[in-house]
Amino acid sequence: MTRIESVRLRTVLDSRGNPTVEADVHTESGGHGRAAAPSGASTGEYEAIELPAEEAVAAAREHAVPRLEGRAFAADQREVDQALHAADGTDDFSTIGANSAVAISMAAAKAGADVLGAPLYQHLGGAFRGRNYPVPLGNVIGGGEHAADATHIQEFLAAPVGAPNVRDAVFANAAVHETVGELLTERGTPAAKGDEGAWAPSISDAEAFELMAEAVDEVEDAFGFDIEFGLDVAGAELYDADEDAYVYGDTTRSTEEQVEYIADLVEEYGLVYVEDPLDEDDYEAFAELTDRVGDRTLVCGDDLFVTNTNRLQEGIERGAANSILVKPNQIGTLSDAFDAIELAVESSYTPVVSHRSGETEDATIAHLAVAADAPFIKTGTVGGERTAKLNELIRIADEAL
Ligand SMILES: O=C(O)[C@@H](CO)OP(=O)(O)O
Ligand SMILES: [Mg+2]
Repeated sequence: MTRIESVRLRTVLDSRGNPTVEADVHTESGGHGRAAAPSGASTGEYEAIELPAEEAVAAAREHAVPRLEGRAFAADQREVDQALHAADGTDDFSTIGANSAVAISMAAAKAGADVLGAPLYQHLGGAFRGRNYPVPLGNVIGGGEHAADATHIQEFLAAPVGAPNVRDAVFANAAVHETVGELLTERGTPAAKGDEGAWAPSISDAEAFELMAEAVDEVEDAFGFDIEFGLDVAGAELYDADEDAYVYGDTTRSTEEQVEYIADLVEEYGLVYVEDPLDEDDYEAFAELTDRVGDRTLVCGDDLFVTNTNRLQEGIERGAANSILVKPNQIGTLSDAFDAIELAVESSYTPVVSHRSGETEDATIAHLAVAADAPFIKTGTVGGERTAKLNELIRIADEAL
């Protein structure tokens, strides 16, 4: 019924203006799914390989498409994803590119859902999913690899943990973003936006903390529910291996000082979420920090785990974190992303489904988060490629699909 008739691949624009892979999957029964690969800027060293988009398309046409057309069933996600692995033949998708793999994997899922006549989240998650919605973590102020001459910490994320529903949560994050913009204007600080639509002013990290605290308080009063905030430190980008230190402009911190610094920030600002506070190779320092603050906040591994069950398993054994960021393009298929979520949940790690800094209008991750019952999703605050996911969450909750 859902046998794949054709897989078409092309390159389209992503939000940074770079080419990315888009896939169309058609089934023999007339079903259709379309999806596009996102792309990171602060990529983890252990991520699956993103090939230049044209190269990825050519390689997938040669190796993967013949294994899918007339052979695989779009609704059988494991079969589709195994065919992609078999076509690639490496453990990091370096033959066909994780960008081709993830676009095809997600397009097949959508084609399967289309034939079945079910919303994507239900096809992926089953009949009992669709009652819980993730809290959106919204990037409000940012710098690092996402904007020049802005904060050293990559992302300051609003976290509307007390929102009564997903729509109010989404609007609260937009309000925090707007409020920060107003506070910057009042201070006469000009601010452009970074790759994810967050404000990227030329201010110190300390000033960004003060701005976030003020904006979150203001919006909390206006909306009447609890709003906290968190960070993506993107520690691997700050860590300088030669100096064995974290470099924040003129300030450097040893690993011990970095652990201390983050633990103090968790205390001072009541941070509910801290992603990649340390370097991607330092399981030990991660474990030390988790030991200190893991009862109060999520310590999330992004570059540390790269949505990879082997790396997550090591982290679980070493007590490195209590949360994992899940980005399908880091590992290449939806099946692999689901495996990471399942291992996380079994081990009491909180899964956080996430966008990339380079995005498209594709809204698959909104469905993935609902299908997997993930408590959080990180997918920006404003900007069309970000609101594509946020508005899709609102539609899912409104049963408008
Ligand atoms: O570090 C991150 O978590 C992401 C998304 O916010 O950034 P990038 O896609 O550049 O890796
Ligand atoms: Mg990150």
